[in-house]
Amino acid sequence: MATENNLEACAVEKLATILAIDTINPPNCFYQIDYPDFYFRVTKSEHMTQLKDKFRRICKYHSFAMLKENPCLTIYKAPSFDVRQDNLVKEVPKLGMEAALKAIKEWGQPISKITHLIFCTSSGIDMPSADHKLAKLIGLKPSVQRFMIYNHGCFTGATALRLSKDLAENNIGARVLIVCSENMVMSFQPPSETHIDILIGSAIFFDGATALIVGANPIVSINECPLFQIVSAVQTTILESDDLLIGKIREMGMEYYLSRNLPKYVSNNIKQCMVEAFTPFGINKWENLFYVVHPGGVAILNGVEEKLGLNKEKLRACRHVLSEYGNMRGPSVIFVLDEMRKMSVLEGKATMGEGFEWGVLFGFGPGLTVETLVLRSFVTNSAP
Ligand SMILES: CC(C)(COP(=O)(O)OP(=O)(O)OC[C@H]1O[C@@H](n2cnc3c(N)ncnc32)[C@H](O)[C@@H]1OP(=O)(O)O)[C@@H](O)C(=O)NCCC(=O)NCCSC(=O)CC(=O)O
Repeated sequence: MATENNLEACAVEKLATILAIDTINPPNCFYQIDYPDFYFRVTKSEHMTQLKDKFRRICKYHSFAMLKENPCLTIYKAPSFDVRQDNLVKEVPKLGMEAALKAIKEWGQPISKITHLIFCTSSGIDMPSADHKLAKLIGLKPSVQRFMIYNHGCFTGATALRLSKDLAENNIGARVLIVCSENMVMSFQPPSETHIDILIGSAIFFDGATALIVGANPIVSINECPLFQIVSAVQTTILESDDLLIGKIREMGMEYYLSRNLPKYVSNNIKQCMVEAFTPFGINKWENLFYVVHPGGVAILNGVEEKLGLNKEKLRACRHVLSEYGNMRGPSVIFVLDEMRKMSVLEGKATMGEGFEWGVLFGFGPGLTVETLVLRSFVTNSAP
């Protein structure tokens, strides 16, 4: 007869588990110190000296050869949707492909074992959709069950993990490939005195892609390496916050607005999300957890740190990703997860979660939407 512990062990084994993570950035790279000169020069905005000074203060970094060929991209509100869209429908699946092939290599299993694909992007829209293009690029079998998540903004990395949990736990033998790929061509705008949000976005948004493999019951005999279990995953919509983060697809590309109140709304709701996520597991000591928080901007990370009373070390991986790669929307939080597990291995920590067993992953985005995932880390010697 099964004991309670055995039952718990069985239940735990059946939980969706992250089996591989990889990340990629396009080859173009700017040091943030050089970016203000570049940004104001290519957009022929050098006369806006005050705005440039302000940008320098915010900026801590893009390169677009296409800017020279397409001057419409450097004129505020100029119709430029087709140019942007034509670029994105090619580039977004390509960058996603690079991340996917790296993750599949780390997983070490034949590509034919992938049963499901979830593709997320807020960069361009097309039919057939980007998941279809990626499936062809990497040679997924035609029976793979595909899901496309367009235009959810920054919380999609976490949404894809939530969806993969359902798929992995309810389809025997499922191996889900998640790909998040973002390219800021749709959001690139020249500076505008009347639309300061553009200045903020230009300082923090950057391109990147990530890929993960998720499945339940990892098969150790074929060298599948469990990294993190997805114990629970919930989405919360914050009431009366619809106007805080807006991205409208227009002839000019994405016309976006980032409210100054956004960081405050996130931090004011974070404690409640923590309580709801961890109470079922009897966990209320938040300093004994690892943190994978969407690095939306310094103000967002500072607010979360303060409201949860965390020490400076807790958001180290989030701050590292923000300073090295910026806010890449959906991929950002997966970059943080990858950074944290690599740092943990390098520093000889007992688990992939900086030595802690339990942790939280937060995605934030338009709505205002918060994705809260409770994760459980495996020990570092289970790493590849
Ligand atoms: C932009 C920052 C990095 C700047 O931080 P700093 O510490 O350098 O400086 P700071 O906060 O004093 O701001 C510098 C200058 O920018 C101005 N400023 C700041 N935020 C602003 C906003 N939302 N709109 C207009 N102006 C703004 C300040 O008033 C100040 O102006 P002055 O110098 O004139 O006094 C930070 O404020 C931040 O992290 N903000 C949140 C960014 C955000 O919205 N992220 C979510 C992205 S969307 C996302 O992640 C999800 C999604 O897209 O789906």
